Amino acid sequence: MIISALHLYQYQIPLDKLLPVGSQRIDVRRGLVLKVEAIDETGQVLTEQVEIAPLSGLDIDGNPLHGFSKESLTQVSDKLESLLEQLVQKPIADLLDIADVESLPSLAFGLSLMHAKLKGQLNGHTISLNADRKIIPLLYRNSDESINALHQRVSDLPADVHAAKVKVAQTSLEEEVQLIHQILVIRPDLKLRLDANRGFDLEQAIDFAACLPLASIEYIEEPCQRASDNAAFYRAIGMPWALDESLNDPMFQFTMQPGLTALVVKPMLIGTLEKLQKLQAEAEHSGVRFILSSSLEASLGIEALARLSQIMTPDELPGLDTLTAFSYDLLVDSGKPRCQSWGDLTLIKSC
Ligand SMILES: O=C(O)CCC(=O)c1ccccc1C(=O)O
Ligand SMILES: [Mg+2]
Repeated sequence: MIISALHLYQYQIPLDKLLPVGSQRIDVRRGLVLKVEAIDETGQVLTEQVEIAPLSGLDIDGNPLHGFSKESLTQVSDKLESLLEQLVQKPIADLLDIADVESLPSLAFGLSLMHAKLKGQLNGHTISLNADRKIIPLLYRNSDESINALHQRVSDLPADVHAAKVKVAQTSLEEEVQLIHQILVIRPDLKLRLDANRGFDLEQAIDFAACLPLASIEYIEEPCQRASDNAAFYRAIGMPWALDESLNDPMFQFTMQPGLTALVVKPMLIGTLEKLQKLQAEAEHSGVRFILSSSLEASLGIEALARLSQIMTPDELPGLDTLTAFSYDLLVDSGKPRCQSWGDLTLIKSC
């Protein structure tokens, strides 16, 4: 299959409600869409598109986001612009060759995903992003929101939802312990995935976890400021924990540790599908769950993650509820009132 044309676009989508990025908040999401046309052996033209959206940029206060993508959107966009010319009239295998040596994780992921899509490797998994999909709802409180509004959201969860993710280490220990107990009063059947985003020191993490019903907690993501304290946290309290931010370190090497129960994996921050598969094999070899999660992609990127998770982790539910906050969809309809189409995007380059 030969690449006949490439187009690079930028999108920008305001959010209906703020989305958390660790302890920071964003109110708009920007990213790139790469569209590739390729001609197969029978002369047929195939078109595929991927979203490439590093999780960087500015929060609502104008401060740079920290802890997630190290590359900026401009960096990715500039690099892609120069790659387009290099790829035109080349076999699609070149996408993989470039992805394999690409140092920017979001770009490596995008190129490798594009290759998989053109090869049809994501086909046959008809994903509905509409109402009936199973999700792990993301529960957090906006600063301007009453606690009752959050309670209402918990009451409104469909009966067949049995797990939810709750942001913690955001306000005070007392308030958050109370919140978790209240969630469980409303829905005692829920198993909670807590996410501390490294917001506690070891002592705070232990004090917090000691006040919670262990049996209702699936795990807590990144409980400690220093990831090296997580094993001590587990020894003290017996609460399983998961890694998220730690995986973004380019030097990260998987090693089994006491209490480590899951990797919460954001493909946009990791790199190629091959790198993801290698990490998955290492984790699962040690009995550690591998759970795909969004990096706040729009509907085009979320659809790809939903397909990937069906293929890679059919027994796990991915964390994709962040799409709820988007005011409209991007090229793929998830049931929002509006869906941006090609004409709504800014064309950066075509060749
Ligand atoms: O994992 C999920 O359910 C949703 C994704 C999510 O929480 C997230 C999204 C972007 C950046 C950080 C995080 C996080 O896990 O803290
Ligand atoms: Mg997390």
